[in-house]
Amino acid sequence: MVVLSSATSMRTKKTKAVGIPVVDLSLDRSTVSELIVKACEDYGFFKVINHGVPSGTISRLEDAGVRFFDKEAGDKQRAGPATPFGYGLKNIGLNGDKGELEYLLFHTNPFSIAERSKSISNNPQNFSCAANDYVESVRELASEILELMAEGLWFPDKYVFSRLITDTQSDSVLRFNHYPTVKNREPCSYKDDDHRIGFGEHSDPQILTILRSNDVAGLEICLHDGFWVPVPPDPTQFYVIIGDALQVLTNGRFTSVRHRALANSSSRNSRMSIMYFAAPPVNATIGPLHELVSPENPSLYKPFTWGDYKKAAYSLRLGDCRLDLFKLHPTNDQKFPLFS
Ligand SMILES: C=C1C[C@]23C[C@@]1(O)CC[C@H]2[C@@]12CC[C@H](O)[C@@](C)(C(=O)O1)[C@H]2[C@@H]3C(=O)O
Ligand SMILES: O=C(O)CCC(=O)C(=O)O
Ligand SMILES: [Fe+2]
Repeated sequence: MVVLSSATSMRTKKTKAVGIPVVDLSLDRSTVSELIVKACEDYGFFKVINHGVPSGTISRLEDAGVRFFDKEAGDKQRAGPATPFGYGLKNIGLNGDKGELEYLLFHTNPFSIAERSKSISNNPQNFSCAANDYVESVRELASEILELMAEGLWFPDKYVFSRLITDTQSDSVLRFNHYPTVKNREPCSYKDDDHRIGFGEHSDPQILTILRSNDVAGLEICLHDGFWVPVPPDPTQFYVIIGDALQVLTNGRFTSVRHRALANSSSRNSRMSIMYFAAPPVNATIGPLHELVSPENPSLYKPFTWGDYKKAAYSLRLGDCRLDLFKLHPTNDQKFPLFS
């Protein structure tokens, strides 16, 4: 099954119809694992339905997010500035990236969530309960998807990816993005020719991202041929985004999809998205798995720890191609020198 959408080329501004893959997790296991592998190879992105995350778990966290962003500016600032965790307004990361949004970023460790909740909610226990329940459910969903991927790739160890994110030391993070509504003639400095940039073009550094939004559009993914495809919002389902670390683990067989969020919305409502970024522990080694390396497919990346990768990511701008730093066979058009 696919969701039909119309893609636009950045260069020629031409459009074409594209089907974003939809994976029904209630189908038989071997069909699901095949569909997932195909979607990861073709798009690095897909939608999952029949995902098993209880609707109450989703709505409790959604309501908590709405209550926070509805607060007065001064109250929200008490949870900021984001360094990188906390409340951020218009600044993304620490290197000058800007966007038409406000956000909350958390480490998913329950102690960090409990601590942050104090400056976020008048009822911190309620907030941390909602966040912990959500994290637990989407972590389960993410591990199930990673196990299906390993099965689809015929790996003897189906936990080879999932154990990285279920480890108690996992460095996974949770993010809420809120893109305010835009009145037509309102000036905006974060703009290219056609778009107000909510969250600029980038790939996610982690293993994979589980994204959910309310019913306001904005997310777009970039296809291998450079066409941008709008992703129809669906509050009851999740989108899965392949991250850089999974691109390396699969030796480039899966690619981390570049994506962005536009704040052009003509909708009367503002977009709110919630992302779970599934990451390994800081000291875990990330490198191409030997099953995917052969004389015909030599290793494309040198191994690194997740800590090294995060350090590189945080020293660069949002849109930079961080993986180039770890390539074993750099091409001439490469933007950065190799780390020594
Ligand atoms: C500009 C930046 C923000 C970011 C860290 C970085 O230096 C480059 C990667 C960015 C990103 C994108 C995906 C996630 O939203 C995020 C939390 C992540 O892990 O990498 C953000 C970082 C951030 O906002 O701190
Ligand atoms: O808000 C969205 O829809 C996407 C945001 C995103 O890509 C991110 O936070 O990494
Ligand atoms: Fe992202």
